[in-house]
Amino acid sequence: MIKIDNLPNIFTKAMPVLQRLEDAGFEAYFVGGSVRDVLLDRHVHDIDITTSAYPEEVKELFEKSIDTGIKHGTVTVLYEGESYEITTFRTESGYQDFRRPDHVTFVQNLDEDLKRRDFTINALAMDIRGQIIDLFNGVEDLKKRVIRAVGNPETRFHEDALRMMRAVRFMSQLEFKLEEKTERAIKDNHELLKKISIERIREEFVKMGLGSHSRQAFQVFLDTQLSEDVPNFAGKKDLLSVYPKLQFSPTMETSLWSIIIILLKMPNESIGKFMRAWKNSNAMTEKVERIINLFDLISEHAPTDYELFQAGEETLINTIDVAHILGQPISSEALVDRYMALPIKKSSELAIDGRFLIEQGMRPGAKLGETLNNIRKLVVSSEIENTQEAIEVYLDELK
Ligand SMILES: Nc1ccn([C@@H]2O[C@H](COP(=O)(O)OP(=O)(O)OP(=O)(O)O)[C@@H](O)[C@H]2O)c(=O)n1
Ligand SMILES: [Mg+2]
Repeated sequence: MIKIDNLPNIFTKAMPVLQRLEDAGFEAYFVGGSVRDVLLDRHVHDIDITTSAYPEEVKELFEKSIDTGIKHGTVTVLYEGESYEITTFRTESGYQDFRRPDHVTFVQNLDEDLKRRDFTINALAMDIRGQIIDLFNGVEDLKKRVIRAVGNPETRFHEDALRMMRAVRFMSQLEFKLEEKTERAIKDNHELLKKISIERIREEFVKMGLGSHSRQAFQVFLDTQLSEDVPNFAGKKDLLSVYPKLQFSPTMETSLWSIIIILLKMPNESIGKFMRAWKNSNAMTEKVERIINLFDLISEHAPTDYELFQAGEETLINTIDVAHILGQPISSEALVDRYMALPIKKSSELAIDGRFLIEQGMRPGAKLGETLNNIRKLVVSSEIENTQEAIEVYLDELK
């Protein structure tokens, strides 16, 4: 049996939580992603605990707790400034529509709990002494770097079809291969993904897209036909097959969506609809629309100073990132230098405002707005200096 001696801080901090459960006569283990990640020497971002105690019993043992998913047996315990998800040993019986169950069945032992988990590498547990419990050769699969379903892959994917997306997401994040039978089962069952909420699919898709092996994972996402069952991808395999051949994997979510939109050769007016179909936020949609606009503009001509000003720094940096991933030859340094050299970067940096124009004798209205716009353009393109005096001279000449 493997025993880990030098556990990261995040585990040692959580030890008293396990100890308290054990002292009360219950079993308790670290489980899931945290055990996988510590064995891979990857950063452990949060700790999940599984226990024989019922949620009510867990709550009695700790002063502060939140009923995060009490229906599913999960209580979040707050202990010494940290929070821990503590879930009672359970199976996932009573599935409806291939989604997570409405109710769960609590079970008496760890084995039953581990059996219903998705992949062997996620079905590892660790006890308070750092001993690894590995019922399905998860450690060997970690060494071989394979994603393999626990037991029968078909059963696992019927329990929760999102697991098929999780498979490709872990491939990308961990740089793992997909075991053959598990891949076969995805090919045979990809349509089940239609039952899953878009929000959950999006979360996995974005994690896949931002993983270090996203191009390899994307190829499997296409090969298994999973791509046919997500919003607006059906029938677009030819266009999407460019993704695995990209120069780099995206590291920003804005770049991921922009690249997909560019590969799909989507007309600009459809971007909003596409982003909404994927249940993206308005903020994300707006950012992506700005990137695509600038990308199109840069592909056509060298942007003017005013176009750079209108795009703004964030959009410019994000668009350069997209062009870089797509392997487009753009002189990114020159563009950034030009942007940095702009006399003003925000409208609020203009030496005058509407009130100033009124003081100069202009009446409020459309004409004033137009004049202000013209002044802004002239200042941005260095045709007038950004000072009240220079702008007054310009206004005098207009009279
Ligand atoms: N559809 C799912 C979701 C989760 N799990 C189990 O619940 C654990 C925790 O789930 P989650 O936090 O979603 O995934 P992690 O594996 O912890 O990955 P991450 O590092 O992204 O949190 C998983 O390891 C796995 O054992 C599962 O079997 N089936
Ligand atoms: Mg987790």
